[in-house]
Amino acid sequence: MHHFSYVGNNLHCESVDLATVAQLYGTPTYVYSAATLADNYTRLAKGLSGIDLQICYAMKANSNLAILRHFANLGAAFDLVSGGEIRRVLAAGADVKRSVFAGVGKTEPEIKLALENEVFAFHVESEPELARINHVAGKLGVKAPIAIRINPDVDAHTHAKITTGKSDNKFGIPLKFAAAAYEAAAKFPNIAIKGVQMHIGSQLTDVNPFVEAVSKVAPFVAELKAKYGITYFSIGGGIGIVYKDALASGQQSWWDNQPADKRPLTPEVYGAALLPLLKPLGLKILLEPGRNLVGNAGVLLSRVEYLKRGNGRNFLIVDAAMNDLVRPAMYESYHEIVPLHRDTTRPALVADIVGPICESGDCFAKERQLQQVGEGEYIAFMSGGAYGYAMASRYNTRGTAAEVLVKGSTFELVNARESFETIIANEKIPAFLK
Ligand SMILES: Cc1ncc(COP(=O)(O)O)c(C=O)c1O
Ligand SMILES: N[C@@H](CCCC[NH3+])C(=O)O
Repeated sequence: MHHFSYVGNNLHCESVDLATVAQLYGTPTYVYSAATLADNYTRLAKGLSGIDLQICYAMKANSNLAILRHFANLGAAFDLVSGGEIRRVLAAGADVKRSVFAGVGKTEPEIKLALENEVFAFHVESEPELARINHVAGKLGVKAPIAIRINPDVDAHTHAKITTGKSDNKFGIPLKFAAAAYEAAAKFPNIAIKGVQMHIGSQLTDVNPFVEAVSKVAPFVAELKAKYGITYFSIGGGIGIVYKDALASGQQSWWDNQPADKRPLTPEVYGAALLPLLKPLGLKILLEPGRNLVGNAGVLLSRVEYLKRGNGRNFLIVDAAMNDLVRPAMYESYHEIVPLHRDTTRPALVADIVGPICESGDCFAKERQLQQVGEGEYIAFMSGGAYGYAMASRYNTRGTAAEVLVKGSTFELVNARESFETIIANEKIPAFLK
């Protein structure tokens, strides 16, 4: 359920007409719905009610400070992956004490920053990392709380570039070596064993890989509880969202009327399948959802620049590009594309929807059908709240998109566009070239 829909023929986010936002702030601009963010959070929490649950929002999906503040207000902690993300949590006025720090390449300064801010735990991905954390904790005179990330070698049935829980992925420690890793951890004087973690991949639309992974790891989790008194089990993130028919999925009735095999993986289905496996463990359960909380809460607004008629092909050239939303270029992913002003009397247009960047890969959709739209009109890329702005670059010396948060009938700019002038101003020509 999300809060984007046509009111009359104009696309709204909550009670705000998106054309107003596009006119005021220009394009490309990301727009997020505060109500959708809150609904997603509470729906997931409800889906897993009845256990001691800690939701650590995987902020890599969208780390805008306003969104972090919003989730912190709702009671969320965070799944962090860099020193920059620790700083962001602090800048959002939230604390790091209930948050976890993941990633295969944690540097010494990052470990120090996490310890100084009393991170809930490090999610350790290798034995050399354990040694480094032990070393930094010793210098600070503290004990570092840790959980080891287990790689359960389960196929998440998702895009190859976003699967993480197979033995050929760089993440975690294989289950068969995990007992030895915990034994090693127990010997380090400045390490405190607190829990165990796993994460099998992103954009999962089927609950079975989650069930398989939790079932596979659960006996080991029980052993760790008996041996080291661990207090929590983090089952990671990865719950998928609807990308096709994203707009329709905001209507509860449409959602309910889909045949069971077409319905997306909902928090209710996820909870119902996993609770029976998790409850008997008698541990705090951490979730690390990213996309599921923010994906359908955001859209990217863009302006049509040209309709170019090619040889047997049309190209709709818009002012957003792969530097703003890289997912289609990177994972061949689908985003629904809709006009801000709907006009059912116009004929359909079939076109490749492309950005201005000098790469053939700068293409959002091939031979997509939408209504005829012309220069100066606006379109929206749906389901852009996750891994949209967060993955933006400055390729082709393009400024970045602006970000706007809507709440009811109000909206505010939560990140100003970085202009190409600013990008250039940060660079300098060294004296030895002058
Ligand atoms: C360790 C970890 N936790 C959580 C997530 C969040 O994933 P998602 O956005 O699919 O929920 C990721 C990214 O896939 C991750 O690597
Ligand atoms: N960035 C990816 C997912 C990777 C998840 C991060 N571990 C996406 O857009 O879909």
